[in-house]
Amino acid sequence: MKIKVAVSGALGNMGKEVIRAVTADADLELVAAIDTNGDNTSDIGPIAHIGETNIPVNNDMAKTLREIKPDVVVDFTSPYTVMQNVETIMAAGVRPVVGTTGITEADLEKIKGWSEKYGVSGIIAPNFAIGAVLMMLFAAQAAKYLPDAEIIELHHDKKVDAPSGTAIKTAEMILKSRGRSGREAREELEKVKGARGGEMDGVNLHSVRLPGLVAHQEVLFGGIGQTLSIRHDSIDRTSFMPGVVLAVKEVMKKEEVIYGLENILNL
Ligand SMILES: NC(=O)C1=CN([C@@H]2O[C@H](COP(=O)(O)OP(=O)(O)OC[C@H]3O[C@@H](n4cnc5c(N)ncnc54)[C@H](OP(=O)(O)O)[C@@H]3O)[C@@H](O)[C@H]2O)C=CC1
Ligand SMILES: O=C(O)C1=N[C@H](C(=O)O)C[C@H](O)C1
Repeated sequence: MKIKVAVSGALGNMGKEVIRAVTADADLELVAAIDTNGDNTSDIGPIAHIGETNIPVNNDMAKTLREIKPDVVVDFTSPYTVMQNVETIMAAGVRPVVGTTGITEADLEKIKGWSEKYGVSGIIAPNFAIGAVLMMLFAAQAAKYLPDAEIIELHHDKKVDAPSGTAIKTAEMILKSRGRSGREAREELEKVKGARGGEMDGVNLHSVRLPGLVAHQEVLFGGIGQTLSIRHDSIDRTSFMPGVVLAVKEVMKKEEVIYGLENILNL
């Protein structure tokens, strides 16, 4: 039996890529495409450049889930609406695989509550690229020995949220592993507001937005007489697809909510 997959945010950059990845995988079956800009008629196939599928882009998620009953919904939509989507998906008894950013630790607790209430599992990952997951793990390891770190993330100019979900998760992982809090208090003269970026307990975060970029991040560590840079570049959105496909397959075997791709990889 193939896993029946619906894609939410189907008309977006990631949604179209997921449509292609799902239809290309022998174990998965694309059963629905959902997007707020859907007209309930146009076939997603030609839009995603895969020929006819006879699957329209629907704009009402709850109705689509009631009628189609997928096993999994992959959501790449908007940080503004992701929590509403996750509740709708779980309330319909469907498993969410969520790449959309903006999910906080408090949100995660809410999602775990819905998971128990509705009896469905879910996977949430701020970054589905294996290289980015390794960058975060290496950064957490380095922070044990080099606790002074700053993060520079660089993305395409259409990205709405800053810092990126990946940067926030990297900072959280660094903070957890470095074994001391804050930074030595020191007065700084910031001559242009924001020049030192945002800050999470002494880890500064800097966001660059430019056309031509896809998704990139550098984690910089400083020690006595030395620096260490750990960098990852997604040069194409196909970089996220093996992780998304793996999550769709793994969520079917789970009973709980999993946060982070590293928790389903055999590392
Ligand atoms: N975890 C990961 O590995 C990755 C995560 N992302 C994240 O995924 C998200 C989407 O990125 P991207 O594809 O570039 O964004 P896009 O803006 O290209 O696509 C999002 C699509 O979802 C639509 N949409 C917005 N709200 C809803 C909703 N409530 N229900 C259904 N559809 C909706 C948007 O419509 P409209 O334009 O009208 O808003 C748009 O068509 C972002 O949060 C991004 O950070 C991106 C890449 C990798
Ligand atoms: O918006 C994007 O493009 C991306 N968003 C995610 C994030 O905010 O970390 C993942 C990746 O960086 C691409």
